[in-house]
Amino acid sequence: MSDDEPDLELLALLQKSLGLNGVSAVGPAETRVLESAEYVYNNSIDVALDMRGTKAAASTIWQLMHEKEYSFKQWTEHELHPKSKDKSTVDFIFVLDLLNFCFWSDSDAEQRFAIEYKGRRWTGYWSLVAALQRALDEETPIASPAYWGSQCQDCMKQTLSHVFRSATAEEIPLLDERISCVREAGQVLLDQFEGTFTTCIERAKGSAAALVNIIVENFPCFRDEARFEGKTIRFYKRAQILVADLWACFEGQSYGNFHDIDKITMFADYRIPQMLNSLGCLQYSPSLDHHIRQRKPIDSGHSWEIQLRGCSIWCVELIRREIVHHHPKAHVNAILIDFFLYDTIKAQEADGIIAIPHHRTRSIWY
Ligand SMILES: Nc1nc2c(c(CN[C@H]3C=C[C@H](O)[C@@H]3O)cn2[C@@H]2O[C@H](COP(=O)(O)O)[C@@H](O)[C@H]2O)c(=O)[nH]1
Repeated sequence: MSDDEPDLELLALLQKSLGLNGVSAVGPAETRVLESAEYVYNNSIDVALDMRGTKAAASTIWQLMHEKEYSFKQWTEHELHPKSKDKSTVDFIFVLDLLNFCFWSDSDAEQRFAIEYKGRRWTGYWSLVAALQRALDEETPIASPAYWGSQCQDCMKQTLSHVFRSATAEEIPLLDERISCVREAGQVLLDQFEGTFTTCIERAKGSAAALVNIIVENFPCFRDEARFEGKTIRFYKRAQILVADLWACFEGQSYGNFHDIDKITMFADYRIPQMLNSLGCLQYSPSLDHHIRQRKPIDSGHSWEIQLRGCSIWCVELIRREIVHHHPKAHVNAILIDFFLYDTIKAQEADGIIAIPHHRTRSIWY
């Protein structure tokens, strides 16, 4: 912890003792993710932004989003996403984004981990949604923290192995880590939040940033941070996409009603950097470019990984500013740009269009 950084653990303890759990004791809550992203961008040497490419991409993205009338409504339109707008859907979204990480495989399309559901094989993020929906259809209460808390370690391993049983010989990546995440989160929800994530939402008092802070302060498996050039870099990818999925699913109402939703940044995963690179926004140094094209792994916490993630967040922020500058009345935020880019690259992948592979880091963070 460097001198200029407040001790978040101590601050969290103080806030908890004052009953200000996760809600900033003074002034509006901030996640400090964008500040981290700008710092990474200003100190990156292997990843750079191409300003002409970024401006051109902003124009293209806006045009396509406008033509498609892209909004948070697309979230519910996805075949596998939950349709009911109630507490059970909050619990579903919590377990979804608790486990929303690391689906990439080095196996080919036929051999890679896949979930069979509704007569189709689902891979990647959609394999997770399919597995959870299939579990609910089979009456396994996979979204219930009380159920997780009642399971011993071995029972939980058996349950999740069954929930994530693959249609191929390859199992879901990081299964043991996923079991640990469920057990840890279940314990925290039961001990501190009356066994339901809706208590966290209530304590955030309508602030998306406060809810992100409550999540990362109380659930270590969401605390997506790294050290880079002497500073703590905050990405908070799953905490932010959890808040964004609530906002999109509930269309800004009820459990998705946040007055500061535009403080949420792009979600630093492995897909959006790939898309930004193929759009000519993100440029890699020759050694990094070669490494990624060779499909070689990059360790979690490696400088290259932090530069890829931080510069991607900053790039989407510049795209957002460019769009809002030319279309002041447009309701576009980093979430919708991000969702649009993810859906677009998945559609391109389905059509066999991929310029350069995505980077390969195995971690629970994204
Ligand atoms: N930045 C960003 N990352 C996203 C998503 C989503 C899905 N969001 C849905 C909800 C609304 C949107 O409209 C999407 O339909 C998954 N991921 C991440 O990607 C990786 C999975 O990739 P692949 O293995 O190819 O499926 C993995 O790290 C996963 O966490 C997103 O939206 N943004």
